[in-house]
Amino acid sequence: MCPIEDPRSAIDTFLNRLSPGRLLVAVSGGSDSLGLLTLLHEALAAAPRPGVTLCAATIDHGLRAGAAEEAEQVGSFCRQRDIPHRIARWQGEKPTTGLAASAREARYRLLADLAEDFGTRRIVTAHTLDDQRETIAMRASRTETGDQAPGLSGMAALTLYDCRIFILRPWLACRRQDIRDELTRRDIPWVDDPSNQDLRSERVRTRRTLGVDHGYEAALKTIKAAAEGRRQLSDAAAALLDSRARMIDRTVAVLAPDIADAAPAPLAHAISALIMVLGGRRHLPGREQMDKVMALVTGPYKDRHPDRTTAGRCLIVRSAGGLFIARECRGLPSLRLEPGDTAIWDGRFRITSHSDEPVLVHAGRNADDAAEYRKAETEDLLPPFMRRHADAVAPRFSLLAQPQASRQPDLLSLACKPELGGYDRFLSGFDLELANALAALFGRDGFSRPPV
Ligand SMILES: Nc1ncnc2c1ncn2[C@@H]1O[C@H](COP(=O)(O)OP(=O)(O)OP(=O)(O)O)[C@@H](O)[C@H]1O
Repeated sequence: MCPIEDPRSAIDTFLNRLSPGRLLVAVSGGSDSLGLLTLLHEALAAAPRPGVTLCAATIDHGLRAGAAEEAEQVGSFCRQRDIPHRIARWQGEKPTTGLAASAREARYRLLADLAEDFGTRRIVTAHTLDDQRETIAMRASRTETGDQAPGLSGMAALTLYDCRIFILRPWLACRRQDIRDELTRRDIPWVDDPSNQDLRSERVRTRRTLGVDHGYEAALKTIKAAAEGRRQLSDAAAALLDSRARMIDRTVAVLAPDIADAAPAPLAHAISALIMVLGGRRHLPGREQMDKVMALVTGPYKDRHPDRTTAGRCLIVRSAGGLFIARECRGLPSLRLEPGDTAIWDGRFRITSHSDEPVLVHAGRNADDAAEYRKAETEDLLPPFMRRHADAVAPRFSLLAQPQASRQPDLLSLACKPELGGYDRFLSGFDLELANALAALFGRDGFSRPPV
């Protein structure tokens, strides 16, 4: 069995590993995060770590009466302890569907911005083993998301958010009740968010089903085994990409013809990562889609008539030259950029306009690009079927910036940097090697381990 960690020892272990610098504690005012701030503050008062200091932030989602007041309460809690604290409010229109996901996205964005204001790249959250169990139970019940076995490892103790901020979770092996006991012993009250009772929320229903009394040790054991499995799978997928994949023009991935002989699980993981990035999505393709793709990859090969399929906005073609994966040629968006603007086109390219007038970015081809593209064709880089999808598959040849005042498309005023899908947004510590293999393939800077 895996031992449940005591919250105070977990904090000491965490602090002992930490390099100097500031930590931003994300405090909602609920028991877990208030407990985290309290125990971090106490541990540092008892045994200061050179250069390690705390600051705190609270996000007011503006979704219920009383939230602003609760944020202020956290503020005064911090003032009493001389901990700098900031509140940020989620402004603007709130969506009617997917509110929880949008609130989460906004929360991380605001927390990351506050961290930068505080001059730190590290945020600590109070996710517990209870949260972890719920997350895993929800993922397990959702077969269509594509979170297969890897998802069952749950949240990572370390995530890189938006390529800029590290999110640290020191309490993933601690129980919520033990944290509450610490607060009760100190007579510190916490806020119980009423939405934690709302049975319309999947998490609340899952919490009720799981209960609180038993199963923690077994759950922790399963989670640790799954986490190790996920890291290994991810590393093996990275090794496959390093040795067997190449890119044409950062937009078509080609896997070596004998790739089908590779171990199926890492192969499927490597291919699904490529599909996510090339298709401009933030999540891996679903299980059914991957079953279809793997049937194409490992099934019998019919010479002269390359097999093909689609998944996650990608076209996947199997031909004598190997397995080709690229964005499908449909639903390609147009994007208007003001001078100096940066925006993400099609989920795939972060584009900066250096033009001094507004430009329209769209897929298409001009004469020079066509000539270059023909060169690529004569070199027979792409299977014939894929050549017809040139507008989508080869943006270097086809992504145009058209100045509003001119009819002449101009390719040179754009700077394009490939996006790496979910890896750029929420890169889990399990996937660091895989994300680096993708970065290398796409000609991007890699991701480094944080100075935790
Ligand atoms: N309003 C908030 N302001 C500041 N920090 C918050 C806020 N809400 C949550 N957090 C931080 O995030 C942690 C997890 O909170 P919670 O479990 O409610 O979020 P979640 O949505 O389930 O998790 P995740 O954000 O990873 O999906 C909290 O312990 C706290 O550290």
